[in-house]
Order: sequence, then C-alpha cells, then structure tokens
Amino acid sequence: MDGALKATPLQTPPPIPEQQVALPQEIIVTAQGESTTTQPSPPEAPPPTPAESGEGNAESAIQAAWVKVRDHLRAVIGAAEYDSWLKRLGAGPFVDGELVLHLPSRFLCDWVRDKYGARIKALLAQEEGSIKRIAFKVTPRTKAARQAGKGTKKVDPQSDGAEDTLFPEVEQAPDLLATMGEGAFAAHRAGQDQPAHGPDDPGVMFDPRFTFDTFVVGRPNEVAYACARRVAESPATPGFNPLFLYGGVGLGKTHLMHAIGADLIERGKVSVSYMSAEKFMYRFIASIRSQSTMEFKRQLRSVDVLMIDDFQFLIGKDNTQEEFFHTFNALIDAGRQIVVSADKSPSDLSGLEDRLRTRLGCGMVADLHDPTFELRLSILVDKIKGREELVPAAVLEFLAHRIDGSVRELVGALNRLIAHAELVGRPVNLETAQHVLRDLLAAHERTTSIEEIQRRVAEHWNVRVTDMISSRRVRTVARPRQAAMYLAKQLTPYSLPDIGRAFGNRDHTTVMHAIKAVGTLMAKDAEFRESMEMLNRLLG
Ligand SMILES: Nc1ncnc2c1ncn2[C@@H]1O[C@H](COP(=O)(O)OP(=O)(O)OP(=O)(O)O)[C@@H](O)[C@H]1O
Repeated sequence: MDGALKATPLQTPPPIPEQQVALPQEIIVTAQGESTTTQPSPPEAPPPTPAESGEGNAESAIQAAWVKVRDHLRAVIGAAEYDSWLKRLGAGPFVDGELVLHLPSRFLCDWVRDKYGARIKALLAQEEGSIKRIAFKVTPRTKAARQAGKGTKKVDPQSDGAEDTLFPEVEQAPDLLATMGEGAFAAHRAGQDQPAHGPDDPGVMFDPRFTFDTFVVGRPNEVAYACARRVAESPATPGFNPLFLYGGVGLGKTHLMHAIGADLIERGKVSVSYMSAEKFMYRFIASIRSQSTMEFKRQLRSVDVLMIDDFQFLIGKDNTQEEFFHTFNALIDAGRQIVVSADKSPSDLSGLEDRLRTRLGCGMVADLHDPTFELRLSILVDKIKGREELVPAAVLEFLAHRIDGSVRELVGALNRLIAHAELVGRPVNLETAQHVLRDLLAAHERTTSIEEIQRRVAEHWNVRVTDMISSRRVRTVARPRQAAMYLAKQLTPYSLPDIGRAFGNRDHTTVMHAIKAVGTLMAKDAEFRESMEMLNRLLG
C-alpha cells in the first residue's frame, strides 16, 4: 500500500463454530492493580551447590569465577536480557574439570546452552583455568518455589514446564524435533532471540528498552507510532482493530508492539498476550500433542489484547492459519484488540488465505517506511545520549549517511563503536569508525546502476534521459553521454560492451573513446572536472 495509513470500517466476521484445537500463550500478563493474582513469583534460587557454597579452596575459586562471570554477563548483555535467560542459571558441582550449570527447564537449558554456552565457557576458562568443560543440566524447581509461584495469572514460557499448567508443552520441545523436523525446530529456536520477557516479573514482560519514550518518531514511522499509541490508550476502538503494522526488517515493528504491551499493562486492568507467529505455531502444535488444546484455546481467547509478531511466518502453514483465523474471529467478536505485525501489507502477503487477508486488513493498516537520513541521525543522537564523548557528531552523521535501511543495523553499528571506544579508552574518529565497521560498510556500499548514472548526468547538464541512448551527435548531448559512460566505467562493475549496450547499443570502442575524451577534458577544463567530481561523489 502506498499511503502509510488505511482505514476501513470494521467488518464483523460471521460467527465461527468452536474448533477442537486451542492455543497457548507466549506472554500473558494481567495488570489488575487490585488483584493479588499478578504478583510476581519470588526470584528463583538455584539449589545450593558445592561450587556456590564455597566449600574448600578449589570450590571457592570456582565460585569466585562463577560470580565474576555472572556479573560480567549481566554487564555485557544488560539486565533485561540477563534476567530473562540467565537469572536462574546455577553452577555446580565441579568434577574433573567439568562444571555443571543447571537451569529449571529443558527449554531454558537448551536455549541458554545454544545461545550463551560458548561465551560462558570461554569466560569461565579465562577466570579459572581448572574449568575445562561445562555441562548443562535440568534441575526442576523446588516444590516451595512452585507453591510460591501459584496463583499468578501470567504465563511464562521459561518457567518450569513440568507443572506449570499453562506451559506443559515447553518441556516437550525436544519431542517437537520429531514433529517439526530439525530445520524448523532450529528456526523456531532462532526465533526465540526476541527481546527479553522476564519470567517472574510482570514489569519486564515487555522489553523495558522498547517503549514509546525510546521510539524516535519521524516522517517514515509517525503514522505507525500514532496508531500504536492510540491502541495502547483505548484498545478495540472501531477502525483500529485489528491494527496491522508492517515494514521491512529492523524498522521498529517489534519495538512498537512491546511499547503497546508495556503501556497497556501500566494503565492496568487488561490482559495482554504477545508472541511471534512462529511461537504461535509451535505452541499450537505442542498443544495438539499434549491434548490440552481446549485449555489453551480458553486461555488465548480470554485475553483483552492479542499481539502476533512476524505474521509472515504463517505463510504456507495452513493449519496454523486456520487456527489463528478462528481465534481472530472469537476475539474480535468479543470486542478484544488484535495487533499483528508483518514484513508486508495484508494485500501483499501472498500465500495467506483470502478470508484471513481481508480480516487482517479490515481495521487499521500502517506501515513503517525505511528511515530517512534525518530519522537515522535522530535515532543515533538519541541512542548516544549521555555518552556523547565516545562517538562525536561527525561520526554519527557518517553512520547515518552510510548505513541506510534497517535501524537494527544502524544501532548495532553504533554499539560496536561505543564498545570499541570503551575498550581502547578513547573516542572513535572517522578513521577508526571506518576501520571498525569495514565489513558493514562494505555491505552497504552502494551499487550504482547505469540508469541512475544516466538520470543524474542528464539532470546535471539539463538534457533528456532519452538522449543518453539516442543517436544525436550534437556536442550538448554527446558530451554528457560520454561523461555518463565514463562514470559507468568508474562506478559499476559492467564491461565496456555492457556499457555500450546500455547507451543505445553502441560499440565498446565508442565507450573506450568516450572514456579517453572525458579524461582529456577533465585535465584541461576545471569546471568540467568539478562537475565530474561532484557527480562521482553523488553517485558513489
Ligand atoms: N524509531 C526507532 N526509534 C528507536 N529505536 C528504533 C526505532 N526503530 C527501530 N529501532 C530499534 O531497532 C531495532 C530493531 O527494531 P525491531 O526489532 O522493532 O524491528 P522489526 O521491524 O520488528 O524487525 P524484524 O522485521 O526483524 O522483526 C530495535 O533495537 C529497536 O529498538
């Protein structure tokens, strides 16, 4: 869709008979200030272990190393991510050079091992040479901890699976390997690399970094932002339900969804469920396997706001789409809010069932465009706040110029520069920035097309673009054409015959002649040379 905003009247879908399959939630938080049901469970204490209890010198050394590594990880990955994944990681026993690390669920164990295992091992070995290997083990939560956790209404994919009635399927993740196939399972797990959702603290269910306050607004995203705010302020307002956010990779869709969730929870009195489409499918399959679909269905349909991220994942997953379709209808019929994000608009999501496509597009559809230079710079200025001395303004501008497209990449580049400055203890300058980010910058090197060169050159000398390929020989046309051929040779990987073809099927010797003539003229004519240099900068 071209316009950023599309509003069509809300259609009421026809009543749909109940399906036999229900869905679990990924995150469901109930913010009921007056209720005690949402009180967080007390923090998990890993079972005491020799390594942690500090018995004996060797054990003290292991314990000291472990404490240091935990602190280091927390500092490096940030409190939110740490609390989500590593808070309940315990260490010990330590036998024959192997330190056992334990976590309360299989799911969490697999995840932490895959995502952080290598780093933890390297850090531990660095701190304490006697640690040669690490092993991950599942240590179920203590009964006391389970009791303490009872009565909470939120659902947590990372909590102990065995007796958490809302998430038994999490423990069955390995079984899913058989059902989903290794590739899909790996992809499923890769998809877990989502912003942190704190397991026991509703305050961190949504990534605290992704709020409306930290979202920098500019022309490319102002409509999506306004819609998101509107939904957070008054969910299920006709015309805004469902809210469909779409845009390219790393442009802030997830950020806005988390902002909506956190804002809703802060306002209280709503239950919010957020999950990626991939997890939706994973939970769906798991619920079928565990024969607990009715309960999951009930749970999912009892929320006030359902948010599904990266909806494009459901393309080609017909059964999951079907299930979502019924959930969608049930929630909309009941006056609940739905928010969906995807990389394309509903009309461009080919592979979606038509009835689902039309429903997804029947509320508010808002897109996030690629950020402009100004927005990119504003985001960088915002992110560097408080640490301006590390990355000077000229470097920020350089980044904003060179790294277009994904905000994720832009912010990642800035973080790399900050880390570098902190490591070497001095601010980065343009030269170091270019060196540190050389891989990223190379990937963003613009590949100029011959058409673009022809257009710019024609614009500059005020001739028609068609003259670039015409057979006219008057100097006012021939000279710009030769200049464009020269630039095409400089700025594109095309061969002389390729370039000749792009200029009205000319012979490669004509291109050679043009390049020579332009070189000679640049040496003689300062004004012409300046024009060429300017065009070169503009296009390159
Ligand atoms: N306007 C913005 N202001 C501040 N930060 C932003 C903005 N847009 C994106 N970001 C940041 O860029 C990163 C990527 O954003 P996010 O994960 O929300 O993108 P996405 O559109 O969901 O990407 P994907 O398509 O990969 O799911 C996040 O760190 C987010 O905070």
